[in-house]
Amino acid sequence: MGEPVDRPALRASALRELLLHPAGPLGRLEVVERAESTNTELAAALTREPDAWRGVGMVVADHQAGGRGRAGRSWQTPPRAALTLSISVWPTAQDQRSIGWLPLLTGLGAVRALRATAGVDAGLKWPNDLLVLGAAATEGDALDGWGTDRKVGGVLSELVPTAAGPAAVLGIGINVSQTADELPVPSATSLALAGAKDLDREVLVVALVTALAELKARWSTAGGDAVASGLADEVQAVCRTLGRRVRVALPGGGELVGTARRLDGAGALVVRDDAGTERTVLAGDVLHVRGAEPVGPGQRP
Ligand SMILES: Nc1ncnc2c1ncn2[C@@H]1O[C@H](COP(=O)(O)OP(=O)(O)OP(=O)(O)O)[C@@H](O)[C@H]1O
Ligand SMILES: O=C(O)CCCC[C@@H]1SC[C@@H]2NC(=O)N[C@@H]21
Repeated sequence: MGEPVDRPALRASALRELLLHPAGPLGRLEVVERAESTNTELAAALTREPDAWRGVGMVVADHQAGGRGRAGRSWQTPPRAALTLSISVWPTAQDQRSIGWLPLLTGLGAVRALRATAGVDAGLKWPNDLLVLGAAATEGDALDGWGTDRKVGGVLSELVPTAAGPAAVLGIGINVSQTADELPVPSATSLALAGAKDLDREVLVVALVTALAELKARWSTAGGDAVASGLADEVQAVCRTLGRRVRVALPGGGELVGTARRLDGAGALVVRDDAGTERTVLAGDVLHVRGAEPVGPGQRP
């Protein structure tokens, strides 16, 4: 390991000033020094006192000690080196029918914020990964079977039943200033490693919340219809999974190998298998998505 890195604490007062004023995007903001998981913490707060969290709420942690990913996997970040936050929204009954788009739209907001503030070329890996494109020198040290893209963050979207109806908790983790030896997996990267050395986490938080507020407004105007709002196309445009040969691990040990073609109206992934049959997979039913090498010229799509 290298020398310990001295990292600035999040400036809670700056965040409150920028995000919590009457015309601001948030109704409630908690900045905490340490959380096990901001998703768990926000879900508990929503359950405890839903009325105090009406509108859009956010918990952001300077240090997250027990971050969670999908399917019980862990999300690990050193103190103050990453952005670890969760945002709560209250989906309408109509929104709940297209709930599969929530993590994808959250990812789209994150991609926009990364491009605007870190100047990196960012994209999504369906269903929940944030990538920096071309971050690896060779395919061998990138995400498995994924060209030279590396993972810089992820989204964990959870529905929380409360006395005031279901709330959605959208957790976002972004590696900001980690050095290479502070990353838990070799296929990961941080914004600093990708070239954005002096990025303030506050700047990134504000860009992220602003991008999400804009997407939420468009979503609501279109009655929660991702296709009619044009947001489905915008997600697909940044989704690096489409057009790629993938190996999708399913619960129970099954596997689907084929070419990712598009996202359907519910945000599910449509894969054409090597027999030419299209199969649709929901994010909640997928354990992992990995790149798959072409199986041979005769079998390519
Ligand atoms: N700070 C981090 N940066 C990058 N990757 C991380 C970090 N912390 C944990 N991980 C990796 O991310 C995984 C959690 O992400 P997730 O649950 O999305 O799995 P995944 O391997 O990315 O699967 P999928 O392909 O389905 O997205 C962990 O198992 C670990 O490998
Ligand atoms: O890649 C993934 O699986 C998603 C990782 C999501 C991590 C974020 S960090 C903030 C929020 N709190 C958590 O415990 N997880 C999410």
